Amino acid sequence: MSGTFSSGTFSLDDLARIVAERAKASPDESYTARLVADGQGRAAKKFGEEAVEAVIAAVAGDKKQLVAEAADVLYHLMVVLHAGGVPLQDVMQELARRTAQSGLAEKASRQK
Ligand SMILES: N=c1c2ncn([C@@H]3O[C@H](COP(=O)(O)OP(=O)(O)OP(=O)(O)O)[C@@H](O)[C@H]3O)c2ncn1[C@@H]1O[C@H](COP(=O)(O)O)[C@@H](O)[C@H]1O
Repeated sequence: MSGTFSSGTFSLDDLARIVAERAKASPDESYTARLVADGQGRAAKKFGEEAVEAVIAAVAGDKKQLVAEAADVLYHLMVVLHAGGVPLQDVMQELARRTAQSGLAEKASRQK
């Protein structure tokens, strides 16, 4: 199993590693393995459902619920990335590349 992490040091890298490890387990003993076995469509649908639940919590101003739903969103995103063969590192690289420009400047460059 994945073991216990302290909340102060737990990172998305840790979560991605846990997902990759648990995806290899039996679907009878792992929710992650079950989602991966069911295919990318099911994992992506769960990700979408959790995102909508996070939106509802955010709009309601329910911080505690938003924390729980955001955790569900990040976990299911890690499963979708794993099932799609996309390393988290590729997403972080894309985010790092975007730090060179503000979001508004990027938006303006597309509207010329
Ligand atoms: N972070 C999570 C995590 N967050 C949410 N979930 C599961 O995601 C599901 C959320 O779906 P819902 O709320 O819709 O509940 P549900 O109706 O039971 O879901 P479905 O039957 O529709 O799939 C629940 O079953 C949660 O337990 C998670 N399952 C696993 N992890 C991590 O993955 C690790 C390995 O888990 P296993 O793969 O199960 O060993 C865990 O130790 C955690 O670190």
